[in-house]
Amino acid sequence: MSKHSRKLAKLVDTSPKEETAILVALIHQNETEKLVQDHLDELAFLTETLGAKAIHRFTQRMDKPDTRSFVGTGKLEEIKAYVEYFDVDMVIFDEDLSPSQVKILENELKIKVYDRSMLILDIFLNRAQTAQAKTQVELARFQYLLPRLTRMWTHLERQRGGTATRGGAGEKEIETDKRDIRRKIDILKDKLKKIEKQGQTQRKGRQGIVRVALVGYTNVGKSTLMNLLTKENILAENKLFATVDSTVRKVVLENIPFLISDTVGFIRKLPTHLIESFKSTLSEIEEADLLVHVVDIAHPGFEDQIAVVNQTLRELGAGDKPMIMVFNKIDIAPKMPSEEELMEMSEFEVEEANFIDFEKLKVSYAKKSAINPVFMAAGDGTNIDELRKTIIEEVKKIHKKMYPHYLEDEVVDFSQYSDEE
Ligand SMILES: Nc1nc2c(ncn2[C@@H]2O[C@H](COP(=O)(O)OP(=O)(O)OP(=O)(O)O)[C@@H](O)[C@H]2O)c(=O)[nH]1
Ligand SMILES: [Mg+2]
Repeated sequence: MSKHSRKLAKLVDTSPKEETAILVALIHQNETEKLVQDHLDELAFLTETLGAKAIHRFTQRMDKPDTRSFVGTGKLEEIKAYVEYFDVDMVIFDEDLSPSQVKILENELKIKVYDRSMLILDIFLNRAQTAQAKTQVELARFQYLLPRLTRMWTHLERQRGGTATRGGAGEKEIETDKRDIRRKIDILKDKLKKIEKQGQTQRKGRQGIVRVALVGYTNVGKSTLMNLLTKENILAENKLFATVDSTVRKVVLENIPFLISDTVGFIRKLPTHLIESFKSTLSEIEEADLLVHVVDIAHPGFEDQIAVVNQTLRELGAGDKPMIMVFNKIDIAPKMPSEEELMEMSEFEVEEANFIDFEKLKVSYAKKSAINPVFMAAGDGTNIDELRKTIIEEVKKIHKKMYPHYLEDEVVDFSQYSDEE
């Protein structure tokens, strides 16, 4: 089909069309093509979560991005030709762009230019449910957008706000919008302070009870596990950042009550503005006594994901908390076959399959921590009892530190009851 007839077909087709995107990444000095493709898989998943379809990828081996146009001139020409020929709607870069790079790229390509942070911020904006999460995301997004406000963004923002201007906005409009955004940032900050105050009072009421937080990379199964542990119905789906708001529930196991919270998942290069304004939501993690670190063991990059989560926890000042490692999704993980089965396979097959040796992993994590890791499937409940047992053991330890006489008190209580009978 020629470009002209494709455009015509688009005009005739009135069904809502999924927006198309192309992805761009650099391959840095000590990175392999494979690693960058894995990162682009994640970027494609993020793109899908935003509601667009990634139709092509461009990579360029380059150690540092070009200060003007991120990629080199030749590559930019290549991208431009592709964008025009296939009438692409947006281009998404796997790193953050400087305000001037956004401007130059937008002028050259004449389509929406997203960088990694902006993409994540927009996903969060779509997903936030509570007033607090919404305010937090809006604030982070405006702060990020302010220096990057271009004609295109001004236009899009006005559409979002219901005051669409025709075509791109002029420099004057950009200035007006910048002023508007600064004002909005101040209002949002105030609003957030008020909401946070309410949250603090709420959290004060929770003092003196053991608090457990589910943490982990996005899409590993935290909400599924939360539902399983509390028999709640929290949205769990195969999308990145299904959960942006934190949920806290009370659980009682073996007579000991504790709180468990499900919070936003982490991701590589989480925008700093987002971490900043999500500090209060993330305080569920900061204030937790025990962390349950959920890992999607079926994900080929699960080890990198563990490292990202641990790093983010350190940044939040929660790097030293007791932690239960939960290797989730064992039902779909490529488990190491028996020796006989291995003998039957070719070297190539073994290499391709990337088998995971659960036993080896168990031993290595048992060495790293005083708490044994749990291998389970939150999806069908496999080994949930083992996790419950591990959680309650750890909760009991913490509870005992909080209330050294708790059990003795209980005995007194029981004797009182028996007296009444
Ligand atoms: N096969 C399999 N799928 C699972 C398992 N646990 C969760 N899932 C699926 O993994 C996807 C993500 O699950 P969620 O519970 O939403 O993950 P999350 O960690 O809360 O994700 P975010 O809130 O987006 O960070 C969903 O499609 C779940 O059905 C499991 O044990 N096995
Ligand atoms: Mg979730």
